Amino acid sequence: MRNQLLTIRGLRAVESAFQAQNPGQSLMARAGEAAARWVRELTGERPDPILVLVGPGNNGGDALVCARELMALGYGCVCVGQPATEWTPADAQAAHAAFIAAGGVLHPDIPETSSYRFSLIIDGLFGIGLNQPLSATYAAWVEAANTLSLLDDIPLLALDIASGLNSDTGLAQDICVTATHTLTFIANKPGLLTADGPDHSGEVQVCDLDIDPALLTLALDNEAGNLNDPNLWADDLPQRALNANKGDAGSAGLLGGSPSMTGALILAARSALHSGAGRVYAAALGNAQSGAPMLDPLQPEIMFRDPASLREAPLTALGVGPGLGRSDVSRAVLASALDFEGPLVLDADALVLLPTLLDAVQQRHEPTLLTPHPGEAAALLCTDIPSIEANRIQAACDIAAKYHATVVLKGCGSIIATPDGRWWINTTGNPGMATAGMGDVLTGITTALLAQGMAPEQALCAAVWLHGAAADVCVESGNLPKLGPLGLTASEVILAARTLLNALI
Ligand SMILES: NC(=O)C1=CN([C@@H]2O[C@H](COP(=O)(O)OP(=O)(O)OC[C@H]3O[C@@H](n4cnc5c(N)ncnc54)[C@H](O)[C@@H]3O)[C@@H](O)[C@H]2O)[C@@H](O)CC1
Ligand SMILES: Nc1ncnc2c1ncn2[C@@H]1O[C@H](COP(=O)(O)OP(=O)(O)O)[C@@H](O)[C@H]1O
Ligand SMILES: [K+]
Repeated sequence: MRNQLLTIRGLRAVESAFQAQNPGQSLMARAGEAAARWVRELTGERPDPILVLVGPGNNGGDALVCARELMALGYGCVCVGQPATEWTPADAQAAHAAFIAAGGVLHPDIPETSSYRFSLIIDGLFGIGLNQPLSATYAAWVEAANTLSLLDDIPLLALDIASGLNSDTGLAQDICVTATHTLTFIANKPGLLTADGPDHSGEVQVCDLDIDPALLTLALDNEAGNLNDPNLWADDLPQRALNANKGDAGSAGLLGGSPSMTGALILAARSALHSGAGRVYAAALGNAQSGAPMLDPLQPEIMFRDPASLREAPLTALGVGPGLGRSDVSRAVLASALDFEGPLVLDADALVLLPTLLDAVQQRHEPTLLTPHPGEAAALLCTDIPSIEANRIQAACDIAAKYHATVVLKGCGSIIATPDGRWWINTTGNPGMATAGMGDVLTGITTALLAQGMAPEQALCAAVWLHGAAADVCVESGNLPKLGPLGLTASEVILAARTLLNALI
């Protein structure tokens, strides 16, 4: 599968370039035929009729080509949609005409289901052209399709993208197809992979329609991102020479852990230790009287310092934020950390305080990495969470540009972005990670990889992938007892991430 993710503008650019190079060739024919092959793979030679929902544009055209192919193979298809009009796009008009000529019938509404037992539903209502809320009729069809799929346990296949889902942002309308499978055309799309996308797309297959890969590079600047994939960074992971000593593996510093939140700091420090840092130093705000730890009894390898002396350690990367708090002291500690002459990871409360230190962070000469969840992202951009979630890629790129930093916007389908507008979507991870302490583990992994010399972009992509993949291993059934999603702990993810990291080097 190609790793490129194209926005709607990027896809339209590729389509135009294809048409210019191949006049008269129909991508719709390729899409519809591919969809029919895919239906056959999924159903085998099942005789039960297939319900095909046909929309007013080219997505509907794809569905009609698919239905015609299936009918020619003896499948019963019950197609539901409006007849073509003069406003129907030309390719789709041709698909309507060919469908009717082949004896197809377009029903104005979904027939009484008591007279049918459908084996499968095809959603060809809307694709990348969706640009308004579903009107009442389409909304009713979508709800009926979702209900049938759920109650009768039959596949609901979305052509290109589930109708009601935004291909760029992954935001689902209130009524949106919940597909069991999506066959997406030309290239994968960000909206399938982030925000509501994974919940509505099911299993995704990309069908490139045999388009010359060179055409994909014509996607406009910043209209293409990539999947975060180990191929991008596995070669850059830290290696140990036979003659290595701990000094070669870098020193990670972690700073945070105000009195009521020392656990966050300890999780980050343990995570850095298990991700290969040669030495790990941790500094908690407060003092012994206020309960600041001077030892982690379960991980005595971690060296505790007070915040003022942490920088005397030979740190090669510093992570600030887990449990930092938002007091004046927290802000002062953060302000002084911004002088750190090495890669700096900022997380949690450090991110909430950062807008008050904008100049200082912008003026840093060494790499800065930010790891916000949507709430922290809203603080960084001085906006609210719905505005962040409305366009997660844009939000991640805006934060990267504003703070001159490499950023991960966490959540389902985490977005990694760089200040020059490049972006990746991470697909590892699962909802078992929605539990306190998980973000601290990511801070620890990232800081450790930086401490061992990885470049910021590669370190962040690797850390985000490992963090999610570790959680995935924990919830997979396999031979091991399942550790989640319910009750998965951040501490368990630390250990699983170590195993994966060592499997990749
Ligand atoms: N153009 C191409 O080269 C290809 C397009 N293909 C298919 O074409 C799709 C895009 O086709 P279109 O651009 O025609 O768009 P859609 O078929 O996604 O949408 C149809 C039209 O309906 C209107 N519309 C949008 N939302 C609506 C709503 N809620 N209620 C009522 N009307 C609404 C819009 O004006 C839109 O143009 C792709 O997703 C893909 O399935 C494929 O055939 C592959 C190649
Ligand atoms: N539904 C989900 N799917 C995938 N990853 C998730 C999901 N929910 C949370 N995560 C991941 O779990 C981590 C939670 O981090 P964060 O919200 O900072 O937690 P905390 O501050 O409690 O440590 C992030 O890396 C996030 O991407
Ligand atoms: K669709």
